[in-house]
Amino acid sequence: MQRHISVFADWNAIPTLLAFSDELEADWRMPADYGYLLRMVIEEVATNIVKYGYHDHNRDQIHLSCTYDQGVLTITIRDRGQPFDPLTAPPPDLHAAADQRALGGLGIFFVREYADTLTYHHDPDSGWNELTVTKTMTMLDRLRSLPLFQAVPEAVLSALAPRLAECRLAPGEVLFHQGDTGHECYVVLSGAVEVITFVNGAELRLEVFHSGQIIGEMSLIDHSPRSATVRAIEPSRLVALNEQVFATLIGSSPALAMHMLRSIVSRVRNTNQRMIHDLERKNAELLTAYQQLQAAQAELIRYNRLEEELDVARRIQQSFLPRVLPQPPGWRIAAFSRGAQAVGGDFFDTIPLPDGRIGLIVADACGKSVTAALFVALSRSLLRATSQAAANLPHSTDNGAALLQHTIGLTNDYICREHGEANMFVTLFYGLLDPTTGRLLYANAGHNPPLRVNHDGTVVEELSEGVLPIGIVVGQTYEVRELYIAHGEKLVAFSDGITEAMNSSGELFGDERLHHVLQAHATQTANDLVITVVAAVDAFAAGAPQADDITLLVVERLPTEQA
Ligand SMILES: Nc1ncnc2c1ncn2[C@@H]1O[C@@H]2COP(=O)(O)O[C@H]2[C@H]1O
Repeated sequence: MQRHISVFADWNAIPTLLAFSDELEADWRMPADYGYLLRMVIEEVATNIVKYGYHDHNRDQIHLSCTYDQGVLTITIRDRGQPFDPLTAPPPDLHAAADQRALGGLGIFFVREYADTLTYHHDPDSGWNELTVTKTMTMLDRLRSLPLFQAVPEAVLSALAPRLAECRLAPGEVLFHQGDTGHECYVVLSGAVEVITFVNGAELRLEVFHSGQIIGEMSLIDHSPRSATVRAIEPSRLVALNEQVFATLIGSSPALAMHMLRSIVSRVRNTNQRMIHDLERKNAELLTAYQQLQAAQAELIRYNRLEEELDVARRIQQSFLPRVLPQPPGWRIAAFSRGAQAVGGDFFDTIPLPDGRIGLIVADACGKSVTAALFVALSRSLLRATSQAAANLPHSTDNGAALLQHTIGLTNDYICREHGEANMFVTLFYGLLDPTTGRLLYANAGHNPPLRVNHDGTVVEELSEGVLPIGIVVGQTYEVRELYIAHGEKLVAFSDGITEAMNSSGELFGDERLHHVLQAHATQTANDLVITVVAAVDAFAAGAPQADDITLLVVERLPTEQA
């Protein structure tokens, strides 16, 4: 510990320096006789400097610095006044009458008597005077200065003190380990030591002991091994008391015994409190953990139930897809649909009509999962029902366009009117194929344009995208277009999940790659081509999660020689 003050060397300096010394005494908790020495140095040395050190024109500063470390007080006073070596001052004539004595001599005499060392140095070049006074505590001084020993009779303390040894610890140094046999207890003179124990291999600090506290007394009292490890956390000095000294001290001072009892009782109370607190905290943690477990279990049950329900929904949805696709002579039809989630919003359908024509549907309901799936069920049923009803109309046999318009129009109006609030819509490609002629009438309600691919795999036509999806505007009309699929050609209808499939770099599969695959596998049958395209999309995504449902329908008209 070190402090410093500089003051102007006039009479105001003395009270300022004395106030500084009071502050130090309190802050450093110095024994009273150290404070006394400091005050004496200020009163005698500083007063001499103010009084005799200067002619009024050259007054300067007085610098006082003090260090107090490991029981040694060092006081240094520096000034640039007249040199005055207190060591050369003649001793006062203690027998002379008070009015005959030289002024100031007595105070300096006491300082010299009281201090352990006193050195003076004058530097003629710079003019600095430096007086250093030190005082080192004896063991007796130190014990006396501790409140713990205040009630121990002076005779006992003086008899014991010279037999006591001091031990020093560097920070981190262990005084003793838990489990050691203990023959001594210790009084902390300066610094700080911690008491630690181990819980599940981890250190737990029980207490920190400072100057004036006694440690390691438990083993002396009950002769059991050390209950904890003691380790220094600062440079520390301790005095060791063996069993005999400890017994003498306790025997000589009921107040000391009571003090120790009090500290042990308070330790028991603290331990109880801590145990209760720990138990309460652990109980609360257990309760919270139990509640979280219950909530997680409930969630798991709910999740499993949902999974089961979703599985049922998935199976129902799969059952909506035609199990066997119509294969009219000279034609091959193949399709595939895979949801991104358990249930999806894409679907395809093939509807054989009584006159031999076949309705071909690829659709994509907006949204995903259960909402989309419910909408798929509704749209698909409506399209099936209206298609079959329209096909039975007398005029419909020769008028495919009317059938298509009627079917899509009715479905659209029904969804708009009955489910408008759901804000759902479905993109739909609906083709009506006459397998005998290869004529395809179709309407497209906002779906990806299907592709007409010739025998060498070239995309020769992108079918019209058409107008709005169904479910948006009541009364919307859907234009019906016509094309012929020649021998060796294919019609490829698909959902945007194919072209918008994404790899982990965020790249899309895209139209170009699809066209390329179709071309590269021009000779494949409808069925193989479906498998090839899906495999190409999966290879491109390379494990990136499927973001959207994918659906593909390939209608192939066999070359004449095979038809
Ligand atoms: N819970 C505690 N709180 C404070 N000090 C303790 C505690 N437990 C042990 N000690 C002190 O740590 C010392 C370890 O050695 P002893 O058992 O001899 O004596 C012990 C006491 O002085």
